[in-house]
Amino acid sequence: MPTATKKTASRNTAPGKAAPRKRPATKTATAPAVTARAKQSSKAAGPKAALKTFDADALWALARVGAPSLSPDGAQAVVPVTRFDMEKNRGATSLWLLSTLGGDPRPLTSAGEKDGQPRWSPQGDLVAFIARRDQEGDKDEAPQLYLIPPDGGEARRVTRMPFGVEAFKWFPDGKRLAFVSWVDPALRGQAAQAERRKAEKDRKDSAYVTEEGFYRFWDHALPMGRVPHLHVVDLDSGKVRDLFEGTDYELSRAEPDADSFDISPDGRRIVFSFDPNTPKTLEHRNALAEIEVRSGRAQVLLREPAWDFVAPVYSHAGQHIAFIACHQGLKHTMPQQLAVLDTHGHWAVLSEDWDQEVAAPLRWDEDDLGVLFCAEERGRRHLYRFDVKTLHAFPLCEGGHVGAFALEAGTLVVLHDSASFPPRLSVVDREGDAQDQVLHRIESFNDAALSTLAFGAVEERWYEGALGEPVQMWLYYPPGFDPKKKAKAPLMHLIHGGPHTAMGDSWHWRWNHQAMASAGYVVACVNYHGSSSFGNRFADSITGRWGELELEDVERATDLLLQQPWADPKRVFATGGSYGGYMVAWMNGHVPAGRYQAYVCHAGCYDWTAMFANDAYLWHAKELGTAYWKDPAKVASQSPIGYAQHFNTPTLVIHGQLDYRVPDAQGLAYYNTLKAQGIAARLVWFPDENHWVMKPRNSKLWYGEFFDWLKRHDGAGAGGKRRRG
Ligand SMILES: CSCC[C@H](NC=O)C(=O)N[C@@H](C)C(=O)N[C@@H](CO)C(=O)O
Repeated sequence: MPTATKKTASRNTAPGKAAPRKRPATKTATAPAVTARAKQSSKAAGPKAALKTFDADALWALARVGAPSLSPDGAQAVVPVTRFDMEKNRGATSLWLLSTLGGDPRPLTSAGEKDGQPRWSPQGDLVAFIARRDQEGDKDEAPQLYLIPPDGGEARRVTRMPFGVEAFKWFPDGKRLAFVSWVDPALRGQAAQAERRKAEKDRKDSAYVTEEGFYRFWDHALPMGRVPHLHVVDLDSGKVRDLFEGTDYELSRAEPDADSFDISPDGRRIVFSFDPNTPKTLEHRNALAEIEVRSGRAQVLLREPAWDFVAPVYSHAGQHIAFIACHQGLKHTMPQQLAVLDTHGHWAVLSEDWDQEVAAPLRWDEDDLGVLFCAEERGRRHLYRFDVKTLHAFPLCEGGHVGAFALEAGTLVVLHDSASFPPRLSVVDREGDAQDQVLHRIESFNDAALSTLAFGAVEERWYEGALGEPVQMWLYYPPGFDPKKKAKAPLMHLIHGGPHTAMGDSWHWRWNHQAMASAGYVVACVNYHGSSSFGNRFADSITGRWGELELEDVERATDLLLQQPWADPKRVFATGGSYGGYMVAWMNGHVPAGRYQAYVCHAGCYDWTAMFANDAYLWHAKELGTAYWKDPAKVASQSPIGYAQHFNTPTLVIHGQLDYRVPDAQGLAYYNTLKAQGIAARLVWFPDENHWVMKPRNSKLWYGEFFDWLKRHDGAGAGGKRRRG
């Protein structure tokens, strides 16, 4: 059992010290030993076949494997697999069954449908999933819950929720499901919700009217007057109960998922994370509550105004709840930590001395003595087991990048990727040390395609950055790159967003490093000051002085790379998205003309005052160190718009109209400013994309525009000159 001592907000002490863990190798991107248990036909290219260039078409032709769910005996995994059709400009997700012991994969649902979030029943007799289907003329207007036996047959619809289903979990008895649906909290019963749905549909006006502080998220307006409630459906009768009906409880309005609640092992209680404040904002700190399923009685388990509590999960014995705690009242950049609550209401942060961020979901190990989760470490993401007695974090699977995992009956499956391969599924051999870890592949959906493509080398480098501190950079080389060749290579910075994220040895479906390197660029990804995965001090170091240290880190990397004999000083570029777009706009106002031949600014933040129109507007002030009405000069001094008179470099500006995180007015203002000053600029504006470009044809166009722009400015002349558009 974990040691859980009484916790107070003022004294943040854990019951012990986290033991130091072994460091992974850091010089080059290394892969664990891999064996193949998959028995798919792998039509690998013959040894003499010429490898093809990895471009946007090749990227979109790859299968996208999603998070696995394991059968209770651990023998099979069910996974969603999405394939896109560039011609038709759309994707289709179907479910596949994979043996964890070796064997052929089997399609469980047929392609053409969007079948997602599969979860195996605790008894192993059914797989539940969420889909929007048209079955024999009965068409879902919103996604619903479906059941299918793993040995095949027709999928059966189990809900007809007027406003659809977002996420779900099985009750241990396998007879009920708990799920999330957005409902009008003032109404009672499903019939009333259905009426409300009809009224919404029949509405002739279109205005969004609100007094809420949190009313839009990412790319959509939150439903007017509806909130996410937890429901239970009985599979035999189809009867649905809204567990929050008549209460003020609701789940997070920011895309509530299955990590926001958990069902106790005896099926009697559900713990959930909720925002206790009114009105809601994206920046509020969540509390934990528990509801008794039969009576519907709920009580707050844990609420501390200075802390944010999310992602609760019961131990197998039901005596403890592991959750993620973040001491935001102390500092807004505080890491997410592992915490445990016991039945007496005592709680403790267990990972306090571990300078890494714990990511949801959490999963108790089978002995209830450890908790499994993923966490970033220096540009990589590993799966850890955190021992709740010794407070030691042990890596079970080192990335690359571990994106998801599932554990049943001693079988541990990971969804993992690296800079050189997209997400794939493997069984982790838990015997021995992670250093010598052995992974057994259980599918090979992309192996045939990958074997025909040329990929370049990936290198991790460290150098002295701002403040004289070590900074990590990843270099992605073009396929066949030979540093000794006479021909010089162009250099391209690909600057990550956040700012508190990191780039590293991972696959990226939108900004694919390999696709960029395949176009001939040496791609540099600097994990500048402020990046996640290097400890809290590093992440927090840029607070109140955005732009400053990050620029120095990027510039020092450029200096270093330009010293390489292969680097072409006439073909140096910087590109970035989101906060990375902010960085290239910042560079345009701070770096002398001619240093970089061109920039690409995707969804870049340009003006932190106008950014108050975004969906996370309360977050900026914490990062910038002030609000614009308190200290306008300080906010302006951290905004590229404040340096517009110094802009000098040709820029491709890309933005999506559905981007509520960085509203498109940011990109348009930047583009207009460049144009007004006669600086070469081009605008690519998508009316139907959000912060990211998600549609195959738009993505292909994006890559085309991106490379065309760099080519047009690749040094054959005006380096150093201000270019007229
Ligand atoms: C994880 S760091 C903070 C995320 C931040 N939250 C609120 O605004 C954010 O969304 N920042 C964007 C400006 C951004 O840079 N987003 C990046 C990475 O999260 C992106 O690629 O979308």
